[in-house]
Amino acid sequence: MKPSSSLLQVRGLAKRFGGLRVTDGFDLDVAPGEVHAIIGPNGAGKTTLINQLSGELRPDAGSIVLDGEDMVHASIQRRVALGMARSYQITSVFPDFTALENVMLAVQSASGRSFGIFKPVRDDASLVEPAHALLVRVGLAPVATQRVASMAHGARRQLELAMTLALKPRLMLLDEPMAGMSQKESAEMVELLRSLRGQHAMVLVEHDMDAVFALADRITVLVYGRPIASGTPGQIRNDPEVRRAYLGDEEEVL
Ligand SMILES: Nc1ncnc2c1ncn2[C@@H]1O[C@H](COP(=O)(O)OP(=O)(O)OP(=O)(O)O)[C@@H](O)[C@H]1O
Repeated sequence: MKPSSSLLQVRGLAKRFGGLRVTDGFDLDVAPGEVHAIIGPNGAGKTTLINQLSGELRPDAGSIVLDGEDMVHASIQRRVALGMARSYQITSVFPDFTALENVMLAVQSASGRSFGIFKPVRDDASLVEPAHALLVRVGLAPVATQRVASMAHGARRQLELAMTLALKPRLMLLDEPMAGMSQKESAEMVELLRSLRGQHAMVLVEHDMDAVFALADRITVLVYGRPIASGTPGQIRNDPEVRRAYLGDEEEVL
């Protein structure tokens, strides 16, 4: 097991939906700045796991500790305040606002002020600079004044990341950040996440194995809610049980 230097420690996490054990004795350690990927077949329980980490679902048993603080009983807002943020979803972005305005809203919400849909943020100069810096960071400065509705899918996902970074997370929860992306968009997102490596720890759920193996410091393989293996990409690639249970036994798979 990882030492107590872990930023995130999960122990014995369990969740059932009726008779189905979707999380079944799950342990996880994520060090500061580490990219930890969770992979597994469809229905293995990856999203359910992220939902429990983010606070959208309450586990039936087990502990989630972030930097010594119990998270199981913390609200979503408290988790965000302590540095654990799930990536914004496209559904929480305002399509009629520009990219810059959306990030300004996220900066405003991170500063503790209310998420200002009633008070227009457009005139708040103190939000412009940090929001613009975040757009630069994710490579969206050229489209800062473009309405989100007219942005490509990949650019929207970069925008979500900029909005998540506005929360200054120590740990980001990323649920399929490459989903629906073209190969080019996916490669750009990998580069972007790579540039954030070491600065923010990440729990990354992703089906794109090229992205996972390019990004992850460690990988945990989930099957029927249980971790069957955890290790470096090299260890996972060569783990016979992983190949049997998930990746198939073909040499080319990884
Ligand atoms: N709210 C729910 N009520 C009942 N069953 C659920 C609920 N949410 C998920 N499940 C079931 O739990 C299992 C795990 O689902 P989950 O979405 O966590 O898997 P996943 O690994 O993220 O899958 P995928 O890779 O397809 O996204 C599935 O069998 C799913 O049908």
